Amino acid sequence: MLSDRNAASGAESADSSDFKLTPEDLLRAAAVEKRQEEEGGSQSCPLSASRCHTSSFTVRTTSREHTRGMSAAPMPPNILRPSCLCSLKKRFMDLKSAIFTPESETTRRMGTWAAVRRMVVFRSKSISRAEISLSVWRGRSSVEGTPDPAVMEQFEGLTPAETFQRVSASLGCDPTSVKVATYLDEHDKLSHLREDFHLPKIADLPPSDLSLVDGSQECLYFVGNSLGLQPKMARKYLEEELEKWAKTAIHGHTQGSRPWAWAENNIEKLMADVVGAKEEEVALMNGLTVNLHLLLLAFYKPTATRHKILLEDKAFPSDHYAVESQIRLKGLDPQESMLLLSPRAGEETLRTEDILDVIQKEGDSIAVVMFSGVQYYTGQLFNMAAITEAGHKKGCFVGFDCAHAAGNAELKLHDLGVDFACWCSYKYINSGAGGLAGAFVHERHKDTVKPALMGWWGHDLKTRFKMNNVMDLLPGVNGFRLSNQPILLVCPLQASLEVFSKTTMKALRQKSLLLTGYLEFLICHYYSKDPARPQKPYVRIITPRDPEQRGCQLSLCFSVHIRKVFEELERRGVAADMREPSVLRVAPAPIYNSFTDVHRFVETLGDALKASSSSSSSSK
Ligand SMILES: Cc1ncc(COP(=O)(O)O)c(C=O)c1O
Ligand SMILES: Nc1ccccc1C(=O)C[C@H](N)C(=O)O
Repeated sequence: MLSDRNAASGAESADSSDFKLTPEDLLRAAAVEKRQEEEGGSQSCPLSASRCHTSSFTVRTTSREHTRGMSAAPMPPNILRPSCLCSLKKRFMDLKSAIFTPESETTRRMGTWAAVRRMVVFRSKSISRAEISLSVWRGRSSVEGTPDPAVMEQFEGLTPAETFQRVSASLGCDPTSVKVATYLDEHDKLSHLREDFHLPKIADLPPSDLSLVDGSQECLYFVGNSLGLQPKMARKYLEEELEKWAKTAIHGHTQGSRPWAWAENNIEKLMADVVGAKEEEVALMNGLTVNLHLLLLAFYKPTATRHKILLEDKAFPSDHYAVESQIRLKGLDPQESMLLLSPRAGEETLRTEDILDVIQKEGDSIAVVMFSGVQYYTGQLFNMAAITEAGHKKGCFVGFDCAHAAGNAELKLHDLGVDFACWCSYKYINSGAGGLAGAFVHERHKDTVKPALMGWWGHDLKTRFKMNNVMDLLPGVNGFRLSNQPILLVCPLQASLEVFSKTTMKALRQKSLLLTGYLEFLICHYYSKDPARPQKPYVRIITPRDPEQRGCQLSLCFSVHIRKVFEELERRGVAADMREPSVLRVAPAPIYNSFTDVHRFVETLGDALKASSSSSSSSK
């Protein structure tokens, strides 16, 4: 909170400050803010009464610099007040709580103002700088009726359904009314993050039928589980590097704000925050399947008695093939060494008790337990804590493919003691198709688990260029790096991770529970099976109904032909995806989807079901 009280306490710490904003930094920030303000002025955000524009800039850091002079820097109007600077400085010293939200009565009354929302310190070998986001909030004061985000706190502890009932009661409308969605959007503290992404217009999506829907509307994008949206800063960062390449060529390796030779190191802390890891436990490199292979090569060391890999029977095909081929590579037979776990007959998802039971019974012969964090088909979020604990009790390594969990669920890879994990970044982490993937190795293995394959990028940077062919392997996951990373993949990933860094996975998850709960609530309300109306098309949700056992995705089956439903949705501007044999996956991503999106989707689903039911034939 930025308040006069904070300003006072910030002033107390001025003498011991360790960083400095230069006048140029402030002027640069002012220029960026002004430009964003002008650009933003033409885009109205219909659902949010308060508007927030954010920009990042770099602040040089110097140790033990006296900062009294800071407030004497030329202060652009409405940008950073001295009290803000003091708070900012204080925050810089206390990096664990790097977010503060401008919600105090004092600041709301101020109208236009700016504050530091998020600071991230990059601590790579050669860089010492702080990335600071400024947010300019434009809001009417609460006296004029701006919804107070704190209002949502009264709903804490309620189930999503109870929340919708309460909200509708307070608004005097039905829980299914669009007014509820509007209200939830207005009180969504994260709604401003949507503005950091390009949302395609319906007219631009190839399957849209403009005789059915207004093409100028934003599409209903629910397929962040396959490919996330483009962060707006991606283009700028890419252009910066293309420009640098054009102008300075080879010097780009070491120069500029994003030196190519270690650019990915600068964003690994941000990625580590998203997956609940320490910075040194995360490497950004390769693609997901490549990383899975590299990790299995290091962790899967079968012996005569302990040679199995436990995984889901319906794991994502690439994972299945990776495991199968790793087993073969060791001269073993997948029939013997691949332990596949299926749901009980008639059930769609695995029961935690059954997973734990298999680990308990078969654990002595299992070398590696390899699950997904969130199952791509059913949307089931596995109990990673229980699986990890059970695997460890039996002496197995435990790894997770977090492709559908990273940026979706609140992961705690480090705290859970997961041995290794990998994930891609193009789904919920919005880095663009084929984006740079992530790999995690727990720090306790940093000196014991070595990569089976080595490359020069796993060599300590300090001596890497001595070229003496004597490997000085970096500890832990850092030693798994093989090649220098493609800067053109780092740029969009940085753009997205900076959006994540404006909030926390905890806050995103909190919104997600409500958002997906809203989708479930409306689907059940409108499209449940009704024995009294056997002709009515209905929807069945195969994703676990327990919110703790799912991320944001719901997987839907239909009483009518699923492909027809899918096509009718696409014609109406919905981007979702169909997975063989019989589900439609709908994934409201809390970072950019709104409650109004969900409401529009459920309405559109009604139209699609109606259009499909004429030619219906059961999909299940
Ligand atoms: C769970 C899961 N594993 C593996 C993959 C394969 O990823 P990649 O093609 O990036 O290696 C995907 C997505 O394509 C996935 O969803
Ligand atoms: N990268 C892709 C390229 C083409 C088609 C699909 C993908 C996916 O990522 C699919 C995703 N893994 C899924 O869960 O279905």
